[in-house]
Amino acid sequence: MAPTKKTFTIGTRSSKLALLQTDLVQAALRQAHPDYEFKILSKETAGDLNTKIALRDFNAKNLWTEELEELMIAGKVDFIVHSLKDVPTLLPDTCTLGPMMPREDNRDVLVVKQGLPYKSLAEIPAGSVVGTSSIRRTAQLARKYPHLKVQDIRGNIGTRLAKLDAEDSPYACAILAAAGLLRLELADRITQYLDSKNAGMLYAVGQGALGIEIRKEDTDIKEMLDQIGHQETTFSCLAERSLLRTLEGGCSAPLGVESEWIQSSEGSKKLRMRSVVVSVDGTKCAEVEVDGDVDSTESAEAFGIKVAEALVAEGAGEILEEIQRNKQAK
Ligand SMILES: NCc1[nH]cc(CCC(=O)O)c1CC(=O)O
Repeated sequence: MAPTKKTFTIGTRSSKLALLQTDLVQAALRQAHPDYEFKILSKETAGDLNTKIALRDFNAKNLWTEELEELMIAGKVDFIVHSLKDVPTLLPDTCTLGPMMPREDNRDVLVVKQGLPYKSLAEIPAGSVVGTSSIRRTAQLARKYPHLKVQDIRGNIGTRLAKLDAEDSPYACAILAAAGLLRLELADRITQYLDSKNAGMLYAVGQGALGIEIRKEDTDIKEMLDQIGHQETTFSCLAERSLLRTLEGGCSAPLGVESEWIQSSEGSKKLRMRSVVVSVDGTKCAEVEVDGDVDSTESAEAFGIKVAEALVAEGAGEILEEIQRNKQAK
Protein backbone atom coordinates (compact mmCIF):
# COMPACT_ATOMS: atom_id res chain seq x y z
CA MET A 1 0.00 0.00 0.00
CA ALA A 2 1.29 3.46 -0.91
CA PRO A 3 2.02 5.64 2.11
CA THR A 4 -0.66 8.30 2.61
CA LYS A 5 0.42 11.74 1.49
CA LYS A 6 0.89 14.48 4.04
CA THR A 7 -2.30 16.53 3.72
CA PHE A 8 -2.95 20.22 4.26
CA THR A 9 -6.40 21.75 4.58
CA ILE A 10 -7.02 25.15 2.97
CA GLY A 11 -9.81 27.29 4.46
CA THR A 12 -11.90 29.65 2.34
CA ARG A 13 -15.24 31.39 2.09
CA SER A 14 -17.72 29.53 -0.05
CA SER A 15 -18.53 32.22 -2.63
CA LYS A 16 -17.85 31.30 -6.24
CA LEU A 17 -14.97 33.78 -6.47
CA ALA A 18 -13.43 32.63 -3.17
CA LEU A 19 -13.53 29.00 -4.32
CA LEU A 20 -12.00 29.89 -7.70
CA GLN A 21 -9.19 31.78 -5.98
CA THR A 22 -8.58 28.90 -3.62
CA ASP A 23 -8.40 26.55 -6.61
CA LEU A 24 -5.60 28.74 -8.01
CA VAL A 25 -3.62 28.39 -4.79
CA GLN A 26 -4.32 24.66 -4.56
CA ALA A 27 -3.18 24.11 -8.18
CA ALA A 28 0.04 26.10 -7.65
CA LEU A 29 0.83 24.19 -4.45
CA ARG A 30 0.14 20.80 -6.03
CA GLN A 31 2.55 21.65 -8.79
CA ALA A 32 5.24 22.93 -6.41
CA HIS A 33 4.75 20.12 -3.89
CA PRO A 34 3.61 16.94 -5.65
CA ASP A 35 4.36 14.88 -2.54
CA TYR A 36 1.68 16.64 -0.50
CA GLU A 37 -2.07 16.68 -0.78
CA PHE A 38 -4.14 19.88 -0.45
CA LYS A 39 -7.80 19.74 0.52
CA ILE A 40 -10.27 22.63 0.63
CA LEU A 41 -12.68 23.38 3.47
CA SER A 42 -15.16 26.16 2.69
CA LYS A 43 -17.44 28.07 5.02
CA GLU A 44 -20.07 30.76 4.63
CA THR A 45 -19.01 33.72 6.80
CA ALA A 46 -20.94 36.53 8.50
CA GLY A 47 -19.90 38.80 5.62
CA ASP A 48 -21.56 36.49 3.09
CA LEU A 49 -24.78 36.31 5.08
CA ASN A 50 -25.18 40.05 5.78
CA THR A 51 -26.07 41.63 2.48
CA LYS A 52 -28.65 44.15 3.63
CA ILE A 53 -26.61 46.65 5.63
CA ALA A 54 -24.33 49.06 3.74
CA LEU A 55 -20.74 47.91 4.22
CA ARG A 56 -19.63 51.28 5.50
CA ASP A 57 -22.06 51.00 8.42
CA PHE A 58 -20.45 47.85 9.74
CA ASN A 59 -18.23 48.47 12.73
CA ALA A 60 -16.73 45.01 12.80
CA LYS A 61 -13.96 44.91 10.22
CA ASN A 62 -13.37 41.20 10.22
CA LEU A 63 -16.67 39.91 8.95
CA TRP A 64 -15.01 37.79 6.27
CA THR A 65 -12.04 36.52 8.22
CA GLU A 66 -12.84 35.90 11.87
CA GLU A 67 -14.65 32.56 11.65
CA LEU A 68 -12.00 31.12 9.35
CA GLU A 69 -9.26 32.30 11.70
CA GLU A 70 -10.99 30.45 14.54
CA LEU A 71 -10.90 27.26 12.45
CA MET A 72 -7.20 27.76 11.79
CA ILE A 73 -6.34 28.49 15.42
CA ALA A 74 -8.28 25.33 16.37
CA GLY A 75 -6.21 23.35 13.84
CA LYS A 76 -9.14 22.47 11.57
CA VAL A 77 -7.51 24.26 8.63
CA ASP A 78 -3.80 24.89 8.02
CA PHE A 79 -4.04 28.17 6.16
CA ILE A 80 -6.71 30.46 4.69
CA VAL A 81 -7.04 32.00 1.23
CA HIS A 82 -8.67 35.45 1.23
CA SER A 83 -9.13 38.30 -1.21
CA LEU A 84 -6.39 40.43 0.31
CA LYS A 85 -8.59 43.50 0.01
CA ASP A 86 -10.99 42.02 2.57
CA VAL A 87 -8.28 41.15 5.12
CA PRO A 88 -8.15 43.59 8.08
CA THR A 89 -4.81 45.36 8.50
CA LEU A 90 -4.55 44.04 12.06
CA LEU A 91 -4.69 40.25 12.40
CA PRO A 92 -5.07 38.17 15.57
CA ASP A 93 -1.79 37.90 17.49
CA THR A 94 -1.17 34.31 16.46
CA CYS A 95 -1.84 34.85 12.74
CA THR A 96 0.11 36.46 9.91
CA LEU A 97 0.13 36.69 6.10
CA GLY A 98 2.38 34.38 4.12
CA PRO A 99 4.10 35.07 0.78
CA MET A 100 1.70 36.19 -1.94
CA MET A 101 1.13 34.77 -5.42
CA PRO A 102 1.34 37.08 -8.47
CA ARG A 103 -1.33 39.75 -8.35
CA GLU A 104 -4.23 39.83 -10.80
CA ASP A 105 -5.04 43.21 -12.44
CA ASN A 106 -5.35 45.63 -9.53
CA ARG A 107 -7.55 48.28 -11.19
CA ASP A 108 -11.19 49.20 -10.79
CA VAL A 109 -13.33 48.93 -13.91
CA LEU A 110 -16.44 50.51 -15.32
CA VAL A 111 -19.27 48.09 -16.11
CA VAL A 112 -22.10 49.62 -18.13
CA LYS A 113 -25.70 48.42 -17.84
CA GLN A 114 -26.50 45.95 -20.62
CA GLY A 115 -27.88 47.79 -23.66
CA LEU A 116 -26.48 51.25 -22.83
CA PRO A 117 -23.93 52.66 -25.31
CA TYR A 118 -21.39 54.38 -23.01
CA LYS A 119 -17.71 53.52 -23.55
CA SER A 120 -16.12 55.38 -20.62
CA LEU A 121 -16.88 57.02 -17.30
CA ALA A 122 -16.45 60.40 -19.01
CA GLU A 123 -19.36 59.56 -21.35
CA ILE A 124 -21.87 58.77 -18.59
CA PRO A 125 -24.46 61.59 -18.70
CA ALA A 126 -25.01 63.99 -15.78
CA GLY A 127 -27.51 62.76 -13.22
CA SER A 128 -26.88 59.06 -14.01
CA VAL A 129 -26.59 56.64 -11.09
CA VAL A 130 -23.37 54.71 -10.52
CA GLY A 131 -23.65 51.55 -8.44
CA THR A 132 -21.03 51.07 -5.73
CA SER A 133 -21.04 50.48 -1.98
CA SER A 134 -17.44 51.47 -1.48
CA ILE A 135 -16.69 54.74 0.31
CA ARG A 136 -13.40 54.93 -1.61
CA ARG A 137 -15.14 54.70 -4.98
CA THR A 138 -17.94 57.04 -3.85
CA ALA A 139 -15.51 59.73 -2.69
CA GLN A 140 -13.33 59.54 -5.79
CA LEU A 141 -16.41 59.71 -8.03
CA ALA A 142 -17.69 62.74 -6.10
CA ARG A 143 -14.35 64.43 -6.66
CA LYS A 144 -13.80 63.66 -10.34
CA TYR A 145 -17.38 63.17 -11.58
CA PRO A 146 -19.51 65.44 -9.36
CA HIS A 147 -22.32 65.39 -11.95
CA LEU A 148 -22.96 61.68 -11.30
CA LYS A 149 -25.01 60.15 -8.48
CA VAL A 150 -23.97 57.12 -6.44
CA GLN A 151 -26.20 54.40 -5.05
CA ASP A 152 -25.40 51.26 -3.05
CA ILE A 153 -25.19 47.97 -4.93
CA ARG A 154 -24.57 44.97 -2.68
CA GLY A 155 -23.93 41.28 -2.95
CA ASN A 156 -21.38 39.12 -4.71
CA ILE A 157 -20.31 39.98 -8.23
CA GLY A 158 -23.02 37.96 -10.00
CA THR A 159 -25.71 39.57 -7.85
CA ARG A 160 -24.37 43.05 -8.54
CA LEU A 161 -24.36 42.49 -12.30
CA ALA A 162 -27.94 41.18 -12.13
CA LYS A 163 -29.02 44.25 -10.11
CA LEU A 164 -27.28 46.53 -12.61
CA ASP A 165 -28.85 44.91 -15.66
CA ALA A 166 -32.39 44.56 -14.26
CA GLU A 167 -34.71 46.42 -16.62
CA ASP A 168 -36.07 48.69 -13.87
CA SER A 169 -32.66 49.24 -12.20
CA PRO A 170 -31.74 52.83 -11.28
CA TYR A 171 -28.13 52.33 -12.43
CA ALA A 172 -26.40 53.38 -15.65
CA CYS A 173 -23.21 51.62 -14.62
CA ALA A 174 -21.29 50.14 -11.71
CA ILE A 175 -17.67 50.22 -10.58
CA LEU A 176 -16.14 46.84 -9.74
CA ALA A 177 -12.68 45.38 -9.31
CA ALA A 178 -11.16 44.02 -12.52
CA ALA A 179 -9.75 41.02 -10.66
CA GLY A 180 -13.08 39.54 -9.64
CA LEU A 181 -14.54 39.85 -13.14
CA LEU A 182 -11.42 38.44 -14.81
CA ARG A 183 -11.27 35.45 -12.47
CA LEU A 184 -14.96 34.75 -13.06
CA GLU A 185 -14.34 34.97 -16.84
CA LEU A 186 -16.58 38.01 -17.12
CA ALA A 187 -13.99 40.14 -18.97
CA ASP A 188 -16.60 40.89 -21.66
CA ARG A 189 -18.46 43.01 -19.09
CA ILE A 190 -15.49 45.35 -18.64
CA THR A 191 -16.12 48.61 -20.51
CA GLN A 192 -13.12 50.61 -19.23
CA TYR A 193 -10.15 49.95 -16.97
CA LEU A 194 -9.82 52.90 -14.60
CA ASP A 195 -6.56 54.34 -13.31
CA SER A 196 -5.09 57.58 -12.04
CA LYS A 197 -4.27 58.82 -15.54
CA ASN A 198 -7.38 58.03 -17.58
CA ALA A 199 -10.03 58.46 -14.89
CA GLY A 200 -8.47 59.79 -11.70
CA MET A 201 -9.44 56.59 -9.90
CA LEU A 202 -7.09 54.72 -7.58
CA TYR A 203 -7.76 51.18 -6.36
CA ALA A 204 -8.15 49.66 -2.90
CA VAL A 205 -5.25 48.47 -0.80
CA GLY A 206 -4.56 44.83 -1.68
CA GLN A 207 -7.00 44.76 -4.59
CA GLY A 208 -6.38 41.94 -7.04
CA ALA A 209 -4.08 40.02 -4.69
CA LEU A 210 -4.74 36.90 -2.64
CA GLY A 211 -3.83 36.90 1.03
CA ILE A 212 -2.78 33.57 2.46
CA GLU A 213 -3.18 33.72 6.23
CA ILE A 214 -1.13 31.30 8.31
CA ARG A 215 -0.39 30.59 11.97
CA LYS A 216 2.53 32.83 12.92
CA GLU A 217 4.74 30.06 14.27
CA ASP A 218 4.09 27.77 11.30
CA THR A 219 7.44 28.16 9.54
CA ASP A 220 6.93 24.93 7.55
CA ILE A 221 3.87 26.34 5.84
CA LYS A 222 5.60 29.66 5.26
CA GLU A 223 8.49 27.88 3.53
CA MET A 224 6.06 25.82 1.49
CA LEU A 225 4.30 29.02 0.35
CA ASP A 226 7.64 30.63 -0.53
CA GLN A 227 7.72 28.26 -3.54
CA ILE A 228 4.60 29.88 -5.04
CA GLY A 229 5.24 33.44 -3.79
CA HIS A 230 6.01 36.49 -5.92
CA GLN A 231 8.17 39.06 -4.16
CA GLU A 232 7.04 42.15 -6.06
CA THR A 233 3.43 41.36 -5.18
CA THR A 234 4.23 40.55 -1.57
CA PHE A 235 6.27 43.71 -1.02
CA SER A 236 3.91 46.12 -2.77
CA CYS A 237 0.90 44.67 -0.96
CA LEU A 238 2.63 44.78 2.42
CA ALA A 239 3.54 48.42 1.75
CA GLU A 240 -0.07 49.26 0.81
CA ARG A 241 -1.34 47.52 3.96
CA SER A 242 1.19 49.33 6.12
CA LEU A 243 -0.03 52.63 4.66
CA LEU A 244 -3.67 51.77 5.45
CA ARG A 245 -2.79 50.52 8.96
CA THR A 246 -0.89 53.74 9.69
CA LEU A 247 -3.87 55.85 8.62
CA GLU A 248 -5.94 53.40 10.69
CA GLY A 249 -9.05 53.78 8.60
CA GLY A 250 -9.63 50.06 8.07
CA CYS A 251 -11.65 49.05 5.01
CA SER A 252 -13.93 52.06 5.50
CA ALA A 253 -11.23 54.65 4.71
CA PRO A 254 -11.63 56.56 1.44
CA LEU A 255 -8.04 55.66 0.58
CA GLY A 256 -6.96 54.87 -2.96
CA VAL A 257 -3.54 53.56 -4.00
CA GLU A 258 -1.63 52.74 -7.18
CA SER A 259 1.68 50.92 -6.86
CA GLU A 260 4.11 50.21 -9.65
CA TRP A 261 7.68 48.95 -9.88
CA ILE A 262 9.89 51.22 -11.92
CA GLN A 263 13.36 50.59 -13.25
CA SER A 264 15.79 53.06 -11.66
CA SER A 265 18.94 54.29 -13.37
CA GLU A 266 21.11 52.20 -11.00
CA GLY A 267 19.47 49.05 -12.36
CA SER A 268 17.44 48.13 -9.29
CA LYS A 269 13.68 48.56 -9.18
CA LYS A 270 11.93 51.14 -7.06
CA LEU A 271 8.41 50.97 -5.74
CA ARG A 272 6.37 54.01 -6.79
CA MET A 273 3.17 54.55 -4.86
CA ARG A 274 0.49 57.07 -5.66
CA SER A 275 -2.13 57.49 -2.99
CA VAL A 276 -5.16 59.61 -2.31
CA VAL A 277 -7.50 60.29 0.61
CA VAL A 278 -10.74 62.02 -0.36
CA SER A 279 -13.56 63.38 1.79
CA VAL A 280 -16.84 61.54 1.17
CA ASP A 281 -18.36 64.53 -0.63
CA GLY A 282 -15.27 64.89 -2.81
CA THR A 283 -14.49 68.44 -1.76
CA LYS A 284 -11.26 67.76 0.15
CA CYS A 285 -8.38 65.68 -1.05
CA ALA A 286 -4.79 64.76 -0.13
CA GLU A 287 -2.72 63.24 -2.89
CA VAL A 288 0.90 62.05 -3.05
CA GLU A 289 3.37 60.12 -5.20
CA VAL A 290 6.37 58.62 -3.41
CA ASP A 291 9.23 56.39 -4.66
CA GLY A 292 11.05 54.03 -2.32
CA ASP A 293 13.67 51.30 -2.13
CA VAL A 294 11.71 48.24 -1.07
CA ASP A 295 13.46 44.88 -0.94
CA SER A 296 12.24 43.22 2.26
CA THR A 297 9.19 42.87 4.49
CA GLU A 298 10.67 45.48 6.82
CA SER A 299 11.43 48.05 4.12
CA ALA A 300 7.94 47.49 2.64
CA GLU A 301 6.34 48.24 6.03
CA ALA A 302 8.57 51.29 6.52
CA PHE A 303 7.73 52.58 3.03
CA GLY A 304 3.98 52.33 3.76
CA ILE A 305 4.48 54.47 6.87
CA LYS A 306 6.46 57.01 4.81
CA VAL A 307 3.61 57.30 2.27
CA ALA A 308 1.11 57.71 5.13
CA GLU A 309 3.20 60.53 6.59
CA ALA A 310 3.35 62.24 3.20
CA LEU A 311 -0.46 62.01 2.96
CA VAL A 312 -0.89 63.42 6.46
CA ALA A 313 1.42 66.30 5.53
CA GLU A 314 -1.02 67.00 2.66
CA GLY A 315 -4.00 67.11 5.03
CA ALA A 316 -5.21 63.46 5.06
CA GLY A 317 -5.45 63.50 8.87
CA GLU A 318 -8.17 66.16 8.93
CA ILE A 319 -10.20 64.39 6.25
CA LEU A 320 -10.10 61.09 8.15
CA GLU A 321 -10.91 62.75 11.48
CA GLU A 322 -13.96 64.40 9.97
CA ILE A 323 -15.22 61.03 8.73
CA GLN A 324 -14.60 59.54 12.18
CA ARG A 325 -16.55 62.39 13.83
CA ASN A 326 -19.50 61.93 11.48
CA LYS A 327 -19.59 58.21 12.23
CA GLN A 328 -19.72 58.83 15.96
CA ALA A 329 -22.47 61.40 15.56
CA LYS A 330 -24.70 58.89 13.72
N1 LIG B 1 -15.23 44.17 -1.70
C1 LIG B 1 -15.57 42.92 -2.27
C2 LIG B 1 -14.49 42.29 -3.06
N2 LIG B 1 -13.44 41.70 -2.47
C3 LIG B 1 -12.61 41.19 -3.44
C4 LIG B 1 -13.17 41.47 -4.67
C5 LIG B 1 -12.60 41.01 -5.95
C6 LIG B 1 -11.38 41.74 -6.38
C7 LIG B 1 -10.14 41.55 -5.57
O1 LIG B 1 -9.71 40.42 -5.31
O2 LIG B 1 -9.55 42.54 -5.21
C8 LIG B 1 -14.37 42.17 -4.45
C9 LIG B 1 -15.33 42.65 -5.47
C10 LIG B 1 -15.17 44.06 -5.95
O3 LIG B 1 -14.70 44.96 -5.26
O4 LIG B 1 -15.61 44.32 -7.09
